[in-house]
Amino acid sequence: MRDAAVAGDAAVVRDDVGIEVSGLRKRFGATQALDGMSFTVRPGRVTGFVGPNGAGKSTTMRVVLGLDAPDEGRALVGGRPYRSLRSPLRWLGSLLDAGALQPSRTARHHLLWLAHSQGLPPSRVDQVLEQVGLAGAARRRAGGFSLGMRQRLGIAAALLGEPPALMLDEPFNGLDPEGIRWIRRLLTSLAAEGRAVLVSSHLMSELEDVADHVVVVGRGRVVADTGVRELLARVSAGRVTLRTSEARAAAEVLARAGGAVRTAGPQALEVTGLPGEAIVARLTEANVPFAELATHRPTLEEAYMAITQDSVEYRAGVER
Ligand SMILES: Nc1ncnc2c1ncn2[C@@H]1O[C@H](COP(=O)(O)OP(=O)(O)OP(=O)(O)O)[C@@H](O)[C@H]1O
Repeated sequence: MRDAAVAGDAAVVRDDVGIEVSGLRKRFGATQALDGMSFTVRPGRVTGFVGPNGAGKSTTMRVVLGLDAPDEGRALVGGRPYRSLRSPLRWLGSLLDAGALQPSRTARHHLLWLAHSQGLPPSRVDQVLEQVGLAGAARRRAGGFSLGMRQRLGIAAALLGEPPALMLDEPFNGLDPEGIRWIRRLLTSLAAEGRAVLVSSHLMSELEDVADHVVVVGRGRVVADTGVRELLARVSAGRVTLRTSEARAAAEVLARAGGAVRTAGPQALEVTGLPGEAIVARLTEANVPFAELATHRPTLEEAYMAITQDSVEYRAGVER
C-alpha cells in the first residue's frame, strides 16, 4: 500500500518518509569505518552530514543503499530496508559517485535507461534534465562532461522518481560558485516540498545557508546532532570589534564592565562577553571616542570548530 501511495500521480510529496540509521558498525580489515553510527534524517529539512575525510559518511550512505552490509545495526528508508523497496528510486534518490557513468551513453539515454528500469515514464527524463539545467546537453555523451555537469546529471538521476527522501554525497564537489548557489536553492526547495534531504560534505562552510540541521561525525560515530540555529546560538559568544584612538582607556572601561578585551590591530579592539549596546553605553559614559563598532555573527565553520574541539577534548578525557 505504501508503494502505491508513492507511485500515485498526485504532485503532493508524502512527508512521512525519513532515513533512519541505528547502531551501525562496519569494519574493513583493521579500520573501524563505522563505530555505532546512529541518526535520523527527518522530512522537510536539509540535514548536513559533516565530518573529515574518512569519518564514515560514504560508508553510511552505502549501507543505507544496501551496497555495503553492516556488521551490526540497521538502516531504514520510510521504515523499511532499501533493498526491500519495490521501486527504490521512488523512495530515495541518491548521488554517490558522480563519476560512475557509462561514458558512451548520452545524458538522456542514461536517464531513460534508469527510468525504464524503475518503471518511470520517459517524460520524467526531460523534466529532470530541465530541472538541473542540462536540457541543452541532453544528447551529448556523458563521457565528455565536466565534473560539474556529471554532478548535475547524478542529481537528475536522484530526482527521477520524485522521491520523498534524497541522499547526496558531496554534491558540491566540482561545482563553480554559480553551481553551488544553484544546488543550495535546489536542496532548500526540495526540503520545503516536504522531502527528507541528507547532504554530506567535509566542509561545514559548504552547508552555510542551506542546512537546517547538522549531524557531525568523526571516526565512525556521531559527534553532534543539532539544529543549525541552536548550534549557532550556542557558539555565539557575542564578539564585537571596534576602532578607537584611545585603545588603552577603552580596554580598561570595557574590562571593568565585565568584557574580555584583546587588541585586534593598532587602533582596534575585540570584545567578548558584552553586548554591543553595553559597549556603546560604557564608552559614551566614560567619554572614550570610538567608531566602526561591528557585531560578529558566527559562521557554521566556527561552530564546527567549536564542536570538534569539544570532541577532541572529550576523547582526550576518556582515553586517559
Ligand atoms: N571498501 C573499503 N575497503 C577498505 N577500507 C574502506 C572501504 N571503504 C571505506 N574504507 C575506510 O573506512 C573509513 C571511512 O571511509 P568513508 O569513505 O566512509 O569516509 P568519508 O567520511 O566518506 O570520507 P571521504 O570524505 O574521504 O569519502 C576510511 O578509513 C576508509 O579508508
